[in-house]
Amino acid sequence: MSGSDRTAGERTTNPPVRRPADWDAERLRSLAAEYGTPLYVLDPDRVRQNCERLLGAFPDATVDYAVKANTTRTVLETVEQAGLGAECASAGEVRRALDAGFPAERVRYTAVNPPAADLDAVVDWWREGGDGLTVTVGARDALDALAERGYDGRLCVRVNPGVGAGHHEKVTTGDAPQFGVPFDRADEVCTAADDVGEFVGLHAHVGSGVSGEDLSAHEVLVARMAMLADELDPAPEFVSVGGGLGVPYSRDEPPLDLESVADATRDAFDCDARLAVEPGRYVVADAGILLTEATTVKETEETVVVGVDAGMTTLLRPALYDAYHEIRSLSGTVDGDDRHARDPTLCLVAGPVCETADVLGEERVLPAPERGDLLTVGTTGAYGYEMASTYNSRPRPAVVTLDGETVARRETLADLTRLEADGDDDGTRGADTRTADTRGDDA
Ligand SMILES: Cc1ncc(COP(=O)(O)O)c(C=O)c1O
Ligand SMILES: N[C@@H](CCCC[NH3+])C(=O)O
Repeated sequence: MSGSDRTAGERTTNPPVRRPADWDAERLRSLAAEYGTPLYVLDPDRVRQNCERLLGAFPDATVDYAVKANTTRTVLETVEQAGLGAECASAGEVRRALDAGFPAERVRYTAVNPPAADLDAVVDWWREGGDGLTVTVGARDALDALAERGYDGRLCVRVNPGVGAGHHEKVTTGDAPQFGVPFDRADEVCTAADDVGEFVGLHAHVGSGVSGEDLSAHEVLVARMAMLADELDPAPEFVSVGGGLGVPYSRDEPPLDLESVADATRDAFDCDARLAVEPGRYVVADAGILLTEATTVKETEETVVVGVDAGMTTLLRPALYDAYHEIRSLSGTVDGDDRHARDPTLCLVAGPVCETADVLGEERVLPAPERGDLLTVGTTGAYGYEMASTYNSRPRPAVVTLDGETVARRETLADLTRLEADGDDDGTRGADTRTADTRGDDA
């Protein structure tokens, strides 16, 4: 069913959230045995269900996926087939979206302080047949830079809504000055956009990981943008009110009531333009789980330290935002199963990187840990693999689907030195957005 076949408020049958305990433990054990750890496991069916739930909750809106949450080809193809559009933060994301099959008409490039190479590439692709593509500018300069390149296509203007929200101050973007044109200059930049090309949309984004309990900033943003849309001439076709829908990371957090959020959004959206939303996390977060093995177990005065083979280079969120991810043991239980019953033990779960920040979880109660235990780190489909790095020369992990198909192969030690000088300096000067790099076929 496509979004437009639904009526507002129609309930979908998908469970509102997949908890870490809902994953099939046997299946995860066998994937870890086959592919090794650390390993991200992704369930495309869950991505599909999340897309369907969004389309059901926002039947009259355009729903775009914020590609940055997880750019793997498997996720992009699943989201494209579900009928969502793609909101892209860079030329690389635009390339990935086009390669995954998104028609240009469903691709929006949000140019935040855009590097020249990104604009060069996107304008080239637009000229080569992607004329349905929309570029969002958040500054007058970006508009001028597009005009200098001969761009006269669809333009959306990102406005700073003056209100922000999010799970952490580092992702509370709505009131940060680097995002969007100031509200009181929006009119002027929209007029300029219509001189350069075709002004089609307004955009604003409150921040990421907004809980259902505090939608006030989101509602203010929606109302402000609707008011602005009604005042503009020419009027925008659409207004994207951004992403930011939060998901529960701990057992205590309730799932977001998506229908209530949609109702609140519609109520505040009092204008003639088409509503657009662009969630990232909501689409993929609970469709992913991380598997890691305990490599060392050490008793200290304060706690039992469980050293694991995944760390801040595998999953950055705990180190960067103090983010909570549920950690479970698949090797022992604290009750129920006699074969694996072990004493509940207070643990610190730490990774293999030489930084105090390399902690995946503090004060976690696990069945008394043993070397070789398999642990899961929950709700890691969004901003997990995507933010992985090779710091400490740790190759990035593999990603597989629940069915055992490779989404991304494990990086090797040879991959780590692949880009270092070997007498051939092609690609060193300036930035390069060759598509071969995106597809990985120039290795
Ligand atoms: C412009 C924009 N749109 C959408 C998103 C998606 O946010 P989320 O993953 O919280 O839905 C982000 C990230 O916060 C963003 O910066
Ligand atoms: N990377 C952030 C979300 C930021 C979204 C980008 N605007 C997180 O893991 O929560």
